[in-house]
Amino acid sequence: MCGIVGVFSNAPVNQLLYDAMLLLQHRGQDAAGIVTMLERKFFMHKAKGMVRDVFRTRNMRALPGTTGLGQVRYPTAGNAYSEEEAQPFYVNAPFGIVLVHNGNLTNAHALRSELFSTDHRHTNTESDSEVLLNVLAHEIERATRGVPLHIQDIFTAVEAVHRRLRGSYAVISMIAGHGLLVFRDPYGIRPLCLGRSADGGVMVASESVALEGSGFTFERDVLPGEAVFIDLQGQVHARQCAPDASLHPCIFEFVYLARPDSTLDGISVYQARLNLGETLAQRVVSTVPPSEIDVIVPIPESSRPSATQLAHLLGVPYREGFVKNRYVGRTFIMPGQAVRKKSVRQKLNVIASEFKDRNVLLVDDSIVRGTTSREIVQMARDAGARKVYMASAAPPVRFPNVYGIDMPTKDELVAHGRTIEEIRQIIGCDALIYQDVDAMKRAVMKAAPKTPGAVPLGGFEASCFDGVYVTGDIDTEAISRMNGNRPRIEETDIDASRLTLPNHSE
Ligand SMILES: O=P(O)(O)OC[C@H]1O[C@H](OP(=O)(O)OP(=O)(O)O)[C@H](O)[C@@H]1O
Ligand SMILES: NC(=O)CC[C@H](N)C(=O)O
Ligand SMILES: [Mg+2]
Repeated sequence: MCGIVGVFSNAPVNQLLYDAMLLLQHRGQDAAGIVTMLERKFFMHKAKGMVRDVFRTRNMRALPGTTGLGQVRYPTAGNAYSEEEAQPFYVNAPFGIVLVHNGNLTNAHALRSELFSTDHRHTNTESDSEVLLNVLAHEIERATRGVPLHIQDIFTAVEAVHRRLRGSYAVISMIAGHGLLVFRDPYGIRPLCLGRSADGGVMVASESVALEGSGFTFERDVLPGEAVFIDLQGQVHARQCAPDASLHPCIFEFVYLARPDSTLDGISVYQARLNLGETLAQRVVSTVPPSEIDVIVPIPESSRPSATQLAHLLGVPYREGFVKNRYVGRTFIMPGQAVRKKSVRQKLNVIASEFKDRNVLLVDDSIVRGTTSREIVQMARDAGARKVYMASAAPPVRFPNVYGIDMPTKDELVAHGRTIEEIRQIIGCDALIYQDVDAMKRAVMKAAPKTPGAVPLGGFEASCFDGVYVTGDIDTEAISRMNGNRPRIEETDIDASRLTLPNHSE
């Protein structure tokens, strides 16, 4: 996952983009970048780091223009520590195009050689997003019938792009002197929505929270396979560009990735998490009688809605037993296992009185590598807990994800090839309770809108739980090829500033 945003306005957009990216910071903490456009000229600034570290006043002043786009990156392909691979990406022909991408192409490898041998285009990084931009540029070139570019030609180009790309992609691009082009893969795996401001501005973003927090009113989600073009008068043109599009949003967005105050494809993330707590309650009672649980403690941050609902239904007190240091980022999306482990202890500290001589049920939204749960269970024991039970609002994560969540190696997953009892022993808890896959899907589905006109859900992209890959082109060979191109991390590369208080000075 990454966070992406694009905006057309009647006033300078640099601050708007910055603010929207802060609202999407939970989706990517490795790099950030903005491009603005003034007449035909692009202005870009991108670097490794969080938004508030990457953009200083002098950088903001150098981003003029009333149309622009930005991204916060969480790498899933290429080199996590290369500044070159921070987004946006730029190509000068045709017209000049910049692009930001959330997702992961599963055929980037084949496309890269095709681009070179057939399209005669050069890519200079390992990033799949650079490949995507070059495919788009090539198809726009082929579809173009002159200057200025016809909107119908842009849509023809997106049709061709859909035919060539596999995998997940929510894309915002900007064509110099023309406008913003936005599209979503035919399964709508990664989210993308559109809103407007009272003064005629248009914003597109990964999550509705970015629109609302920037003074825009949510209008609709971009449909799977659809392309939307926002011209320089702020007019919105749209066309369905994939013949068999069908909505299969990534279920992990609802479990962990997205902010709870966002609504994705009509589904409230918060409501989905409450529902997950409800179905989890049924599993808990069949394993541990509520009378044997003294207190329910969420593992901050993302598990809170599910834990609240679970405690309410079991009639057991809900207590905040861990306090989060808000200056440490999300540990799951940190590259490198050593830094993740260190961060769990730096991020969470116990309130010992909530654990002493009690039977505690810890609740997390998901257990992926098991790093968080193992540390937390030990911390609860060190604080004097009698029994430590652990519940996960999501089912075991058993399969690699190839659609933009960095869990591509099955060996990294604590649940891969292990029984629940084996996982319990590794985590070190007295009982381990997982949601089941169908219950999870039902719980999130239950939060889907019943309103007429809502886009029907074809299903969920839930491959990391059920091993079913919606794009149908994923086999063991494809997964190991992608592993070869997953973000490379040297522990010595770890950016220590991410574990400390950021410097707010100019
Ligand atoms: O099994 P693991 O590999 O440790 O991954 C799972 C943990 O990572 C996430 O928390 P994170 O700290 O990233 O973010 P949060 O504060 O939003 O919960 C998630 O909520 C789990 O707690
Ligand atoms: N998480 C994402 O959406 C990543 C986008 C792109 N695949 C990259 O690695 O930069
Ligand atoms: Mg967590």
